[in-house]
Amino acid sequence: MAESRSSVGGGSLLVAWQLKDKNVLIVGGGEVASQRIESVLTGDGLITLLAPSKGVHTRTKHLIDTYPDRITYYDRRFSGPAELHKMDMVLTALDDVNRSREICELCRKAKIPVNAADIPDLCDFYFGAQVRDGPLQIMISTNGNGPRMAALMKKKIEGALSGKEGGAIEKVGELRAQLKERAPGVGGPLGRKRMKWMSEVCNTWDIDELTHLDHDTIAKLLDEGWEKNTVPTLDQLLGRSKQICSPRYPAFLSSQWLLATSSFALGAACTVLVLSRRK
Ligand SMILES: C[C@@]1(CC(=O)O)C2=NC(=C\c3[nH]c(c(CCC(=O)O)c3CC(=O)O)Cc3[nH]c(c(CC(=O)O)c3CCC(=O)O)/C=C3\N/C(=C\2)[C@@H](CCC(=O)O)[C@]3(C)CC(=O)O)/[C@H]1CCC(=O)O
Ligand SMILES: NC(=O)c1ccc[n+]([C@@H]2O[C@H](COP(=O)([O-])OP(=O)(O)OC[C@H]3O[C@@H](n4cnc5c(N)ncnc54)[C@H](O)[C@@H]3O)[C@@H](O)[C@H]2O)c1
Repeated sequence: MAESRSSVGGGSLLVAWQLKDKNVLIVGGGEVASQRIESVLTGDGLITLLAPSKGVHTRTKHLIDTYPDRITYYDRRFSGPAELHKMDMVLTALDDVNRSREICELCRKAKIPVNAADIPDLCDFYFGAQVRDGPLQIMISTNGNGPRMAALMKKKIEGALSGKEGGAIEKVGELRAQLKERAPGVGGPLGRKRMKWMSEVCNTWDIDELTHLDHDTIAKLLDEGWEKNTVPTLDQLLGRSKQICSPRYPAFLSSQWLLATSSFALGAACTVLVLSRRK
């Protein structure tokens, strides 16, 4: 990271908003609304959607049809402050800036957090580009400087991941849940011991190894590790030696040795050939 750039101030508070079963009003049914719907569904929110059917995008229509239990759709325009009743969050995705402004002002009066696509100065929060792999969510924000750049950064981050991270994190979640059953409670010496042990498991096991944490391996790790106050490696836990493939022939017959010697022989033969032609 560049030394000259301050990391204090001038950014946003990035949080993982717990939206499960909260009421979210989305006004507008175009393509941007469809992206908002997908984001809210990711967080298990309950959606009320207001948009005249003639402006509803096919993606939005598909979501309305697929998630009738999560989306209540009304084929009409936003009618006034009564629409905000019991709403925990409001998102506008309209082709009408003045209407968006009005809705945002009503939300502010009612102290409901609001995002207006396209009008940053009215937003209580911005959306970001997102990388998702099961429980792993990475949000990228350029804080309004360059939304397209956020989308490009997403591609870079996706390229740097192996695709196994989400699965590994899921297994860690299962291990933590079972550890908490054995060692319940919040805080105190037991809490500290639990946190230290969990951190050590995550530091010691790599992503690939963590994906091996099935039901039996978790039970074994808790018996042999947690109960004995140690963190065995996966190999130790499964009774495997570090060197998984024991060599069945002498070292000088290994593939690297054969490759090196054959390359040397080929080089020497070529040199002899070239020198003999020059004579
Ligand atoms: C990240 C993403 C998330 C999402 O919307 O879900 C997102 N915009 C995305 C795409 C995108 N949006 C636009 C383009 C055209 C190219 C360009 O302008 O770059 C592209 C590119 C494309 O479509 O690929 C046009 C645009 N966007 C805003 C304005 C108004 C303005 O800037 O004044 C204008 C019109 C500008 C003008 O008139 O010139 C404003 C906002 N857009 C934000 C989020 C918030 C800031 C986030 C941040 O800075 O990080 C903020 C402030 C409010 C908000 O909407 O929450 C999503 C990519 C997701 C993905 O691909 O994964
Ligand atoms: N991520 C971003 O920030 C981003 C990216 C691209 C575009 N935008 C902007 O977001 C806005 C929406 O984009 P879009 O492509 O979805 O537009 P769109 O024109 O396809 O959709 C607008 C929707 O709003 C509905 N609508 C209009 N007035 C309404 C009202 N009073 N009540 C209820 N519904 C109403 C229309 O029927 C339509 O469904 C545009 O202003 C666009 O410039 C934002």
